[in-house]
Amino acid sequence: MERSRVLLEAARIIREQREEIATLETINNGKSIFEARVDIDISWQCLEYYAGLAGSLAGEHIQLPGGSFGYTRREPLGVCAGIGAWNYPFQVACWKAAPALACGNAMVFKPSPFTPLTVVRLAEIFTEAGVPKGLFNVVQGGAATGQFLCHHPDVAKISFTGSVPTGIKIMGMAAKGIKPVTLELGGKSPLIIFSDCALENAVNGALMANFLTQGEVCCNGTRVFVERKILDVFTKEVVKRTQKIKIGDPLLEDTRMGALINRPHLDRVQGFIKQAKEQGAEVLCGGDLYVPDDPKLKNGYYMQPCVLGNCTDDMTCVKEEIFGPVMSILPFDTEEEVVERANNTKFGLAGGVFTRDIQKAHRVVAALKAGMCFINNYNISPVELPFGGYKASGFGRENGRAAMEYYSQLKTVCVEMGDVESVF
Ligand SMILES: NC(=O)C1=CN([C@@H]2O[C@H](COP(=O)(O)OP(=O)(O)OC[C@H]3O[C@@H](n4cnc5c(N)ncnc54)[C@H](O)[C@@H]3O)[C@@H](O)[C@H]2O)C=CC1
Repeated sequence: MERSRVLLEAARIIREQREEIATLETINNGKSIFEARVDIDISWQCLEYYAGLAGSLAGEHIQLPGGSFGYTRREPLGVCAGIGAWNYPFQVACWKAAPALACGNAMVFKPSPFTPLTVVRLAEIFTEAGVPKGLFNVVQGGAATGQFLCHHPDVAKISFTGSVPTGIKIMGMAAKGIKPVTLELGGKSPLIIFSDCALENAVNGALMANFLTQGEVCCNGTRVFVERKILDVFTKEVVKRTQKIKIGDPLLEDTRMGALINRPHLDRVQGFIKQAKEQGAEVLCGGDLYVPDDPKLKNGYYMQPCVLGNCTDDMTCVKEEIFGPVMSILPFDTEEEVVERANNTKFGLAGGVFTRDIQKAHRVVAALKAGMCFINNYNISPVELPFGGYKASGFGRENGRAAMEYYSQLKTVCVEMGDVESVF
């Protein structure tokens, strides 16, 4: 309950300073202030949720013959290392810190060197809220600092969010110390639109699945499979809506798409579009750099959100994670076919289906090999629901009750109520 009170106080301070933290996050990452506010809301909700669970940590009591019994205790792991990505800096730190602290651990958090700011604010807030000194720590740095944390003998667990290649290295380092890891890696998730969907919701869902945070979202539904019967009407509407997205200064109220994280990443995303064209995809809209009218923004890393048509499953833009505002549209004819194609990927983070047929919706998500599935919506992140991947998208879960298991360990105590019967 003591941990719970401190987490609730931290949540209260974040709510109170919402605007200031959201502004800092926009400066940190380049996403629109509109979205940064949503991230900050999800962050304090996460602290409140784990505050609620902190007092519920408990074991089991198991009866044994002759009045003997056993019981289990949920104990903290110790010092947990959190290594974060640059796309959701404050939120990722809260998703890791809240369950870690609720379970009684300490955390050393390393943000991405591209977004060092807001997690420092989080550490200050924790201190103001009454978190004991040294329990939540921030270290800045890049790969070398991350490696140091993973190898450190006092670190008991590593929770990582980032790319698959780094995830592989983290798991290798953790293996040397037999440390548990949670890996939240990339994705190339399918979004399946059946012809019996509510079209406007499906269009909204496809935009939500692709263009939040400039498309730099691990669970994005970037392979949009559309039943051929509605391909034209769906595509037309998606293109129309995509062209209306307001790009520009992320601190302006009406901006809905800010700047990508850095120049190399922007170049990389542009490279994927160029390659898509070479491989036969058609750019239906966007894809070019965007230069805002405001002269002070002319060197910003802005681009126009892009919709690709005429895509096939073997194209690089359909197989690889682009991590930018690029949607690929792929027609399909039957449920059986689309499920097979949707699962034909090394990733398995998320998936979505739009249909009014409830049996079909449940049947399809049951068949999807992905950790986070949506029916008739996409990319909402209620903290009550566990989140994490299958296959190369990683393992372990963040959020929900499930995360408590990944930040605690089980001790079993066996209690003898009779005499010891020795076999010797
Ligand atoms: N699943 C997700 O939420 C995210 C996925 N990504 C993917 O990763 C790609 C590159 O983004 P980056 O930020 O460069 O990801 P990254 O995987 O290189 O970096 C993520 C974090 O790991 C740290 N790190 C890097 N190398 C390390 C090492 N050897 N040992 C320990 N820590 C290390 C970084 O400093 C950063 O804090 C993106 O294009 C995207 O595909 C990026 C951000 C989030």
